[in-house]
Amino acid sequence: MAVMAAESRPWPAPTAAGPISTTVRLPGSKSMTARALVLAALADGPSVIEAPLQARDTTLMSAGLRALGVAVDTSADDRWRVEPGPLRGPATVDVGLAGTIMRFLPPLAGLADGPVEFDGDPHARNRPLRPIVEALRALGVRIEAAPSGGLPLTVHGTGLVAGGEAVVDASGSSQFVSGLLLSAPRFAKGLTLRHEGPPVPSAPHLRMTTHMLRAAGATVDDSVPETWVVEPGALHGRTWTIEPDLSGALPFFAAAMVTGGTVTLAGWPAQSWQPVEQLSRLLTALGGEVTRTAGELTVRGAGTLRGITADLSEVSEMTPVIAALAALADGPSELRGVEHIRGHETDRIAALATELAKAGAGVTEFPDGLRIEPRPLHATSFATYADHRMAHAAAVIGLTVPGIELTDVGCTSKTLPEFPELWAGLAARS
Ligand SMILES: O=C(O)C1=C[C@@H](OP(=O)(O)O)[C@@H](O)[C@H](O)C1
Ligand SMILES: C=C(OP(=O)(O)O)C(=O)O
Repeated sequence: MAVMAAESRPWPAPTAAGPISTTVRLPGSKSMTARALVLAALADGPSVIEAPLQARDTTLMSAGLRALGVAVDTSADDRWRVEPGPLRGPATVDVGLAGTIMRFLPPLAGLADGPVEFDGDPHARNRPLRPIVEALRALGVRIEAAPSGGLPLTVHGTGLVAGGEAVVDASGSSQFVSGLLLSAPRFAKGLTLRHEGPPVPSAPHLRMTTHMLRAAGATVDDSVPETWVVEPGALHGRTWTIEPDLSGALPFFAAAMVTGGTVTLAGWPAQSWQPVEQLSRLLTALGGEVTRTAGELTVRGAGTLRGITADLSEVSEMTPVIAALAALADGPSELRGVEHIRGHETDRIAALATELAKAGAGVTEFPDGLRIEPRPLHATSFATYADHRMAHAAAVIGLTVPGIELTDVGCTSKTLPEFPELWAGLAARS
């Protein structure tokens, strides 16, 4: 599997001949796999991760943990084994372009006995990191960071993090909070973390963090808004079963929406820690029908899409594909509340504004989102900016607009290396 950022791979998006109706099986959630790996690495015994995501972000996370002394056996595709060991430096961690690695591993590196260097893809150096670095410093960790406050950085681990109280402005990314909370049970005094600043995005990802911490045996109090208290204590090894990735499934559901077909995601759990309610509401507002039956999540498209006005802050990583649907709707849409996605894999607001306009849509850019006026779309070279979800957006538009060529489909390896083949197979089901 390619872990290096793959070479640019131009790709003509396949068009659909008619409604796409099929069932898809997709790999595990990136976010759950990342959390399971970190919690397993910090546990007091071995863990098993069933149905993990095998993609660049999680492969690099495994490699980073191995460099720190954790035995991560990924040889069996759907059953990884993690055997924690004393965390050690010196070590080097390649974060790729993964927010989860650059925000989840520095707190853990503070617990290592020696220096741990972090760097990643060129654009990773532009992603915000300062708030978590400053919070870690306040908790007793010595860190040398670039003048920007971010990568490249070195965490000078001493084997012990004092912990205690810290304040963070997590308006730029919920991952600042998640990263600190995940390692906090192992801090000598635990952690009392308070957010100060504009609202924290991606609330469902914070709930996933506190849920998984508790499942590993941690005591977490999140009853006071914007404050999290994690008691010091052991984390236990366990078996984690990873849910299929809902954000990764979105382009496949979108295929049903734009072609008037039906796409079913197999293996969907009865109770999920991903934002399935929020996604259902959005797709329903756009004109789709979402149903859940035992073990399945199904989206049915009506063939026409309605424009929407929506605050996407809770599901911000879904913005590119929702924007693609908006560009194909029968009326204008306004997608707001996602200023922080300018710090995602690329500045997603600027990238979407440029590429959707190139394809013929009317687009107005706001600091925190986009207004999209659908117009007849046409063939174009759609730049993907090393961003998997820009590639997904282009592929969705390409189903109904002939001649959409992605400048690079290789970037989909971040979360789904098999995307090009799965997508071609999907289009062939029309
Ligand atoms: O914790 C996580 O696993 C994630 C949190 C979110 O980050 P932001 O809060 O930075 O958007 C999300 O967009 C990202 O894809 C994954
Ligand atoms: C924002 C995303 O990723 P990351 O975990 O790298 O922040 C994403 O996957 O859309």
